[in-house]
Amino acid sequence: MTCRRIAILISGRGSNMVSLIEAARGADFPGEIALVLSNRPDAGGLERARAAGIEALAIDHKAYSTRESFEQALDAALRERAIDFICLAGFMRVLTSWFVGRWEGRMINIHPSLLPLFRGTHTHRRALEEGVLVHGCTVHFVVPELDAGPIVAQAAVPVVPGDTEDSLAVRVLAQEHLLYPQALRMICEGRARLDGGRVVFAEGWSADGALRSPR
Ligand SMILES: Nc1nc2c(c(=O)[nH]1)N[C@@H](CN(C=O)c1ccc(C(=O)N[C@@H](CCC(=O)O)C(=O)O)cc1)CN2
Ligand SMILES: NCC(=O)N[C@@H]1O[C@H](COP(=O)([O-])[O-])[C@@H](O)[C@H]1O
Repeated sequence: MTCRRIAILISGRGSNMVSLIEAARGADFPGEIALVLSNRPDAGGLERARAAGIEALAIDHKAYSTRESFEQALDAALRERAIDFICLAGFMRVLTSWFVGRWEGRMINIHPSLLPLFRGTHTHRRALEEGVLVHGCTVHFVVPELDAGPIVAQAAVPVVPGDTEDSLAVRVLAQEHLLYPQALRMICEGRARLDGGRVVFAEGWSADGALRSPR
C-alpha cells in the first residue's frame, strides 16, 4: 500500500489529526501528511494544521445541494494534490458509495467504540447506557456501510464506576491518539493490508489483546 501523500479529513478540533501529523514528522514514517480538508469552515483543526505547515482547506458541505456534488469537490481537491490515502479523523459526514468506491482500500477511519459495538454517533453515552465494562476505539477501512469496514486495530479501556460520558470520552481519546498513528504506519509499511474484504497482517502480526502486535 502506497501512502506517499496522505490527506486527513476533519470536522472539528482535530486532536487525532494532530497525533497523525506529529507521528508523520518522524524521519522513518512511511508517508507525508500533505493536506487537511474540513467540511466545516469553523473547524478548529484547520488552524492547527496550518500552524503545522500543512495546507488546510474548508469545503463547506452546506454550500452544495447534494452529497454527491460535495463529494465531487472533495475528490477534486484530493486528486489535484496527488493524494493517495485518506484518514478520516472526526469527519462527521456519511460518505456515499460513489466516494467510498473511488477510495475504497485507501481510506481509513477512527471510531470511538470497539466495533461492531456502537456504530454511529454518541458512542460513549450508549456504552454507559448499556453498562459495558470495556469500551475503546477502532481503526477500520471505510466501506459504504457505516462503521462496518474491515478492522485494522483496536484499543480497549475500562469503564469505571462513576464514569460520565465526558470521563469515558477522555479515556478513549487518549487511546485513539496512540492507536491511529500506529495503525496508519502498519498500513503504509505493508504490515496490514486489505485482501478480499478482510485485513491480513504480515507474518507474525495478529490480533493480540488491545493492539495488533507481534506474537
Ligand atoms: N460510508 C461511510 N461514511 C463514513 C464512515 C463510514 O464508515 N462509511 N465513517 C464515518 C465516521 N462516523 C463514525 O465513525 C460517522 C460520521 C457521521 C455520522 C453522521 O450521522 N453524520 C450526519 C451528520 C452529522 C453532523 O453533521 O454533525 C450525516 O452525515 O448526515 C455517523 C458516523 C464518516 N463517514
Ligand atoms: N463517528 C466518528 C466519530 O465520532 N469520531 C470521533 O470524533 C472525535 C474527533 O475528535 P478530534 O477531532 O479531536 O480528533 C474522536 O473521538 C473520533 O473517534
